[in-house]
Amino acid sequence: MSTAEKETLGFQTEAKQMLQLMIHSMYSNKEIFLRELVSNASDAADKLRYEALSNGELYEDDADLRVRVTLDKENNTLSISDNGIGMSRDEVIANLGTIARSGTAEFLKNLSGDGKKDSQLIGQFGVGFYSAFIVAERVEVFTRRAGDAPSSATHWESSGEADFSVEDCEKTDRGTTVVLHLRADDTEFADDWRVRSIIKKYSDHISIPVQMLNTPPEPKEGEEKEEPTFEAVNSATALWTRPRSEVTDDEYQAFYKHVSHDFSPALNWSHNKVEGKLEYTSLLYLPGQAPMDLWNRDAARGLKLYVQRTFIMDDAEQFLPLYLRFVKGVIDSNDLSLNVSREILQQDPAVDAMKSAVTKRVLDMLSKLAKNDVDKYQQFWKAFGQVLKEGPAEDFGNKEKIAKLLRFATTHDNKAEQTHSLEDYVARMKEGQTKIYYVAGESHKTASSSPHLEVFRKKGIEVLLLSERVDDWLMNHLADFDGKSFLDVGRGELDLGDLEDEEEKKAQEVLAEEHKDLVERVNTILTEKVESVRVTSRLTESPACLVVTEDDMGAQMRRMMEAAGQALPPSKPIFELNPGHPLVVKLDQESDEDRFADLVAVLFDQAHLAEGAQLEDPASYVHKLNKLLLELSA
Ligand SMILES: Nc1ncnc2c1ncn2[C@@H]1O[C@H](COP(=O)(O)OP(=O)(O)OP(=O)(O)O)[C@@H](O)[C@H]1O
Repeated sequence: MSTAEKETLGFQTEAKQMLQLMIHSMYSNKEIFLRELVSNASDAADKLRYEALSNGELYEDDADLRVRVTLDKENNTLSISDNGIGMSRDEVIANLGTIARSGTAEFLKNLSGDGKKDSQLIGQFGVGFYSAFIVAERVEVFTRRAGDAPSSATHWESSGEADFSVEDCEKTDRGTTVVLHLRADDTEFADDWRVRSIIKKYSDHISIPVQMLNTPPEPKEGEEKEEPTFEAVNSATALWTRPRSEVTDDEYQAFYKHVSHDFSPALNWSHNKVEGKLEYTSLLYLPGQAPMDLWNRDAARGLKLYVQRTFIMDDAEQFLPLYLRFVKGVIDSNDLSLNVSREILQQDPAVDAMKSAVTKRVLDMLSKLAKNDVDKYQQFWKAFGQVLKEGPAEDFGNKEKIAKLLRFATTHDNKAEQTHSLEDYVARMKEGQTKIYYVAGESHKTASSSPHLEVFRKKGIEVLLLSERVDDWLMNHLADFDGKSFLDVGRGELDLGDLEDEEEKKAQEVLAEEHKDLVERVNTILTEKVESVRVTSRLTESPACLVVTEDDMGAQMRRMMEAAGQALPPSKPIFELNPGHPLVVKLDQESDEDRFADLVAVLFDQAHLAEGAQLEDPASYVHKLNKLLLELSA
């Protein structure tokens, strides 16, 4: 088949779903289609400028890049034309027939069918080209790739249902024109005043002119009528090159939407021009919500890189550490070469210097937000806290700074929300307390009901409640804060330092001595399964608990590694008994060795259950427990 023939192709399933969704959930915010299409046109101009660095002929004697919006009230159309890079026929099919973004299927699964909620979600995903169908019943695209012959342009057309058509066409000027045939309800978008105000609102920051035809004054008598000419509607200076004091919050937010494709507003931003040894401008944004693909390590991240205002690449990840991958924005360098590639970026020491400066800026921005706007910071923490927790392991140099930004759930209020800073914790420490205590569990519920907390509750000592997978990892790398080391209360000997007085220590020794025989008997039964057995003062309500030995990895870390398919040698815990508990007293008095063994096995299994662990042999536990219950009632 010759490509000149018209072909009709079906949209990829995901694209079809996205189109339907767009049409049915964006009715309350229709005007954003213009922002999306102007944004694409401006990206196309950026790409041309970049490719033309190595091939000036691509300009075809037309180097004044611009976007033109024209209206035709009679035919009810709105057209957006750019003289950017354009698309070949294959590119048209790939770009305007499918959605190649990672996480698309995942995204579509999350939809509820409730228009309002779904429109929020689409916003998070990025609406893009298909938003044209919010206001258009039919869309045509005429496009020619820069450098291709005028005869090999492409005409794409669709009514946004199941399919689209493509055919070859003639196009003298390079670039893309998108023609929207407006729906009967949406004729307002053929109105000059309305469209101008939308461009001002959303696209003022676009760095190339967005032009519309002006209306020449009525000719005086005897004068000829002037022809309308194109004039810029936006201010057409790259926003980040303007002084901070001259950019309004609305303009910053509009630009954020352009760089991030996020629908909801940014939480905060930091805009800096750096002069001196290195010269660059950075504009960094904190998003208000996590993107769909935050946990996909291959997902796009990084900043938009410009060199002397020429667009170089999207997603330049070399300027940010991984734990700040949520940051969006722009970096414009005066020092890098226009020919810079990803490979060169990886080796350039100037890039490292910029990376550490940008990292510092982001951490400062977060500190300020935490101090000045607790609610917003909490919103940030909810969305990105788990990512920031990777920081101390990745960026040792900024460990202190990151530690101050962390938020935890604690026994102070037992709430699951992570709202307490380490500084808060330290301020509330008891006299004589030198450690920061924490307990880790599979969930907040398991952590907060851990038997290890009993003595701490009794003494009124606060403990951090950790329940996220990354927490063990975090604690291993944090080591200390403000000169106080972290201590896992489920590991090793109970160490209360000066929080325990001499009398208590003595009483503890006496107890150990008194229960030597019991400990020995229990040890004989569990010898294969435990490292050791001992009596403890850390329990007040539970009869027994498990403790990880000093050099073993935590239970959470173990579960994480096992989930990742790592084979680990079995770990043997220490089994601790509460000598004051009636069950343990009873155990001590038990002379029937079989029943003694059953009771020990039940206590041992219960200690596992209290940690949220799975039993190796649940049936045996149930069997033994039932037997004991029957004996009790006999
Ligand atoms: N005016 C244009 N000129 C050249 N290529 C374009 C133009 N408009 C769209 N494209 C191409 O089509 C692709 C898809 O556009 P679309 O707007 O749907 O997604 P996007 O811009 O990649 O991301 P987002 O959905 O977040 O806006 C673009 O990546 C680009 O390659």
